[in-house]
Amino acid sequence: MGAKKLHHILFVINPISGGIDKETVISEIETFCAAEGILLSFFDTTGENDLENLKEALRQKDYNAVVAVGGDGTVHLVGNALIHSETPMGIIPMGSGNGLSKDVGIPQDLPGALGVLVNYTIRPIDTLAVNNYISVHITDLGFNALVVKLFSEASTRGPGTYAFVAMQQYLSYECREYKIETDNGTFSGPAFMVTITNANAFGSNATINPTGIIDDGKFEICLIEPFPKTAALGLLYRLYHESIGASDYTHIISCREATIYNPNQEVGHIDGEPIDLGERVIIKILPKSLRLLLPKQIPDSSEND
Ligand SMILES: Nc1ncnc2c1ncn2[C@@H]1O[C@H](COP(=O)(O)OP(=O)(O)OP(=O)(O)O)[C@@H](O)[C@H]1O
Repeated sequence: MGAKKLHHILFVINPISGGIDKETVISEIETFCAAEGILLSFFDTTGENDLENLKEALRQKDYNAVVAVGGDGTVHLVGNALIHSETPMGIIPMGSGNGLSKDVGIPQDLPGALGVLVNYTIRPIDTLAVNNYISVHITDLGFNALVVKLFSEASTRGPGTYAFVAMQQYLSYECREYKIETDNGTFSGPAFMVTITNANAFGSNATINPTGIIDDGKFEICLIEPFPKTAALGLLYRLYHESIGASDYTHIISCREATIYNPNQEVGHIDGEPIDLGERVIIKILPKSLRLLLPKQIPDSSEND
């Protein structure tokens, strides 16, 4: 049986994401929707009060789907607006990294991503409550979060800038102390980075959580412990060959809830947005709390409308 038609879609456009001009993208979306007989509306992000404004727009009108046209920050915004609702989220990847869309198999090209809107399956995924925030993909404390923060303040974007900032910080980075309590184990000691996710990989394709399943009711805390400089290349190799879990310097805890004590108030990020998470970070899984529009051929436990 075919998927039920999405009659009216709201496209949330981030005009600056990925450094991509959205004019052509918008006109391709318009052409596609006209050809498919889909009514469309747009919501442009401004970078100010976007979540409140988007929630208000969703209160004003019912849409069959809301599609994030941007990077992970835009996906985070739309995901937060739709959490626990019946309305599914689509993604047209237009950021620098596009982590969640890659993790769930959404085509990275515009025609492919648009095609999902007419040939879809709906898969409810787990998300995470992190203190007062919702994380739809990856939250970090430590080295990577520091790089994300400095990258967000840099005057240029793109993978080159990210790599440059990472290399600069790596040479002087001092691991911080953490204490972690979960329903499935504890950890205490220094760590280079602490990644909290139920997905698999960063937008850079570095697989930090190779065995994570996005809808199994659990999330993972992936720790990279202090390592000698001579081990750095090996760790990098493992990140890009889905074998980080086998490293002597990693520790992965799979759990449903956790408290991370972060006495140095090391910087964090949620879905690529730098954030101060304070000295105590409380994390809980929110099972099947966000419905995603995915390409129909992916075999999973999904449902068709
Ligand atoms: N009109 C705007 N002007 C300036 N900043 C904006 C505007 N709209 C959204 N933003 C900011 O854009 C950021 C989100 O960008 P997004 O993550 O989608 O793209 P990206 O950073 O290029 O991609 P990725 O996260 O995949 O690397 C948020 O910090 C948000 O506040």
